[in-house]
Amino acid sequence: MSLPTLLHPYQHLLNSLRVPSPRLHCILHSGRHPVSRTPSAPPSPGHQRTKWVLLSGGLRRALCAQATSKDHTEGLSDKEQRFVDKLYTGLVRGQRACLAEAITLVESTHARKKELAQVLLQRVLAHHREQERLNQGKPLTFRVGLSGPPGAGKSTFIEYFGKMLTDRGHRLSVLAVDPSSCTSGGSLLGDKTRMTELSRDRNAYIRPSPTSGTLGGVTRTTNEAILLCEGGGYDIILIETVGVGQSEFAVADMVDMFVLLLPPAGGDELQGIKRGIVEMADLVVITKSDGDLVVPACRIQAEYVSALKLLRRRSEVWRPKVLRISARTGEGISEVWDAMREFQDVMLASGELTTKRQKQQKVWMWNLIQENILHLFKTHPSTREQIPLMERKVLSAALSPGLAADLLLKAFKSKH
Ligand SMILES: Nc1nc2c(ncn2[C@@H]2O[C@H](COP(=O)(O)OP(=O)(O)OP(=O)(O)O)[C@@H](O)[C@H]2O)c(=O)[nH]1
Repeated sequence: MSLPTLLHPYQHLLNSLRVPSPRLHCILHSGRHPVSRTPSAPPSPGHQRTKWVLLSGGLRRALCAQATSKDHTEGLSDKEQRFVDKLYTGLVRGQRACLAEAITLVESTHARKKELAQVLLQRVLAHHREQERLNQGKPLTFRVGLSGPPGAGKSTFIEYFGKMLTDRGHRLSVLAVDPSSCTSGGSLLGDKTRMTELSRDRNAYIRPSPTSGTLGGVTRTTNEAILLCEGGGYDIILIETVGVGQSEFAVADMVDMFVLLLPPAGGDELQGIKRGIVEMADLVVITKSDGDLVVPACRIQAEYVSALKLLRRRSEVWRPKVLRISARTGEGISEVWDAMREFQDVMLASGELTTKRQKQQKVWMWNLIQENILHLFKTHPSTREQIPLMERKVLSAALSPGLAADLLLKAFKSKH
């Protein structure tokens, strides 16, 4: 069954996810003439040979995988075509300015720019697939999530660690996901001058998270920024997040390995760290293990070694390790890299890494669908004004949450 036929029952949903420009919303090509489909129009036999070219909304990326990169260039004006070409060519040649501009494009909330970003991403993905094919199907990049409470020593570690990697010939990208930017409008990770040495290194690219938007939005753009950095030839991608919110859970879903950095502090100071985060860690690194802090660092290391033994194993082939480091003396940092490489090797050899990346793609697709559908539900004319009313009724116990949800969903469905 062709993709358009398969999707016909969902056409109303796709239409609801429409961006302002109808021409770009969902263009089905039949022969040489673009034909926009409406929800009521059943698929005609002529549509069996149709190709999906551009879609807006959460399903676009998955669907676009069905089309060739040439398809994605159709529907663009000449100027837009030149713009995407320029970014793509500069990006794959490793030009930092193009990478920066491309990430700005995926961060844009402007509907048309979002469309262009997806066209660019598809081209970058196709390029990346080809590179991986030439590498016998093995991933060319290593994605590491790095989390820890404020003051754990993350930026000091990344500065030292990053320099070590670029000295060894790697190209490193550091992307920050900052949950505080979503609530306060300020960026905890981005505002400070951090990693000054590394930011001057030609083989390193540091990008703070955007300073506005929802966590879902910020993590989405981070996910897409990872793909762009990889397309730009960066082989190690570090995604940094402050370990006090939900962002690390999102980050764990986009990386190969999740590393937790903890300072040699007492239980009270580490209370902000959620148990769930420790469970996600493939590697725990106790920082600042120098001078007077060596003794508490060893104690915390022993505690975490015992604690991790009690946790359910998440991998058949990898047991999380606990290491001590000092970014002042450099002690243990080389060992952190050795542990990361060992992780990558065993996970690749067992096939777990490939499976993990595949699962992440699926999780990501569903995240986007959920996000889009929820947005549609909250902003739809049939529910928009009813929602605050229903919330008040639930708060005053005039309605049960179940009944309120049923009524809202009924109103929503009746208009589709
Ligand atoms: N003794 C010692 N101090 C360190 C070490 N690494 C970092 N520090 C100090 O710890 C403090 C916090 O370090 P940062 O690297 O800024 O920590 P961070 O986790 O990036 O902090 P946020 O940006 O607030 O999330 C600074 O005063 C550093 O000088 C270390 O290896 N040894």
